[in-house]
Amino acid sequence: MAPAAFTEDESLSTGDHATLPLIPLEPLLEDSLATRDTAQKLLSAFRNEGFLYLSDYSKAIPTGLVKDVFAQSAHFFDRPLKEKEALEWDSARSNRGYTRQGREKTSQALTRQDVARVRESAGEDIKESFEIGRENEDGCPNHWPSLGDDGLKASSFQTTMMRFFDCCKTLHRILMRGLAIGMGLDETFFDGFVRNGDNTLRLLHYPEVPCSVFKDGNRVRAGEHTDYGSLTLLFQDKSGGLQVERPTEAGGWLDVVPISGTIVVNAGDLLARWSNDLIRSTKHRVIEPAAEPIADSHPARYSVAYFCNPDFDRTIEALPKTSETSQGSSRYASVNSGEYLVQRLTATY
Ligand SMILES: O=C(O)CCC(=O)C(=O)O
Ligand SMILES: [Fe+2]
Repeated sequence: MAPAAFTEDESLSTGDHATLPLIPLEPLLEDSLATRDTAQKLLSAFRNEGFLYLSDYSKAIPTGLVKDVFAQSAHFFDRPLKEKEALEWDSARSNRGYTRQGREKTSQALTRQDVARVRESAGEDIKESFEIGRENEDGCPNHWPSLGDDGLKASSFQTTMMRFFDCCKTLHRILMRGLAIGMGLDETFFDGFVRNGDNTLRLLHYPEVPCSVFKDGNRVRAGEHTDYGSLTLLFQDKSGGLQVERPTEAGGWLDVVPISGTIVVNAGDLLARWSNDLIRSTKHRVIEPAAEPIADSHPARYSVAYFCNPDFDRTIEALPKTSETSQGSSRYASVNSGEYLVQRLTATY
């Protein structure tokens, strides 16, 4: 089996596809003349679209490492179901391990009953996933795969994933600094919220699927949903199929076409809440790709999502400058970051 291809191997070519703002990372890495302007563009993108393409991300995450993550991911999902199920995702609190097709239904629903209703009408998502959290969290070990002769060397799997985890954690901090500058806050404002890295690295595999499956009009690879945390960093292969809700009154969906040399970044519900809805957490989904099928099937798709959260021991209350009145009143009650996440995950699985 060929390892999944990641979209970085050509020079950046946006073609006609730059339907979401394209923001360079470089000016956010160190103070330069362009820093403030880029930070403002970052904030505008989170306010207007909730989604953006980030270019030169490789300054924070080496492209070779991303390629390794995709290759290891493909090897992992290629393993027999029984072996993967031995590493089963076990609880919302831990949020680590393997989730077989059909177990999770991404949707906008907030309770188990509502999620069950969506599952019934729209069918299960056609995907499987593997979640990895930070190491050394009390009572929440990662479920690492064992050594195999299938190309997946367990030790390098773990090393690769944790190196990638740490790079993404750093990128989260850099982007939150950019957001602070864009909002006119002290640039270190969010630093105390992103120290522990209570984030989740999710490997995703959407298996090859016959086109006929999509014919009834309801089936999707991942149902429409918003993400739960602060930011999501999304790495996708070349398959396509990711869509975001258009930010206009008319609604409809916009294709997030994979663009070489970029990753996709979006804001999640907790950041929207934290900002008193100044920032948008935009609905998205993964559907049948636009590309021509091969022999009446769509090939497998691989993606990697890194879900960033404020540290789980932090209280989230309206950010300065986002309160609705001069007395500082806010739309939402303050909430503990970890409890919020567990509540959202509990409804989904
Ligand atoms: O696979 C993708 O492109 C999107 C995945 C996603 O939105 C999610 O897992 O929350
Ligand atoms: Fe998502």
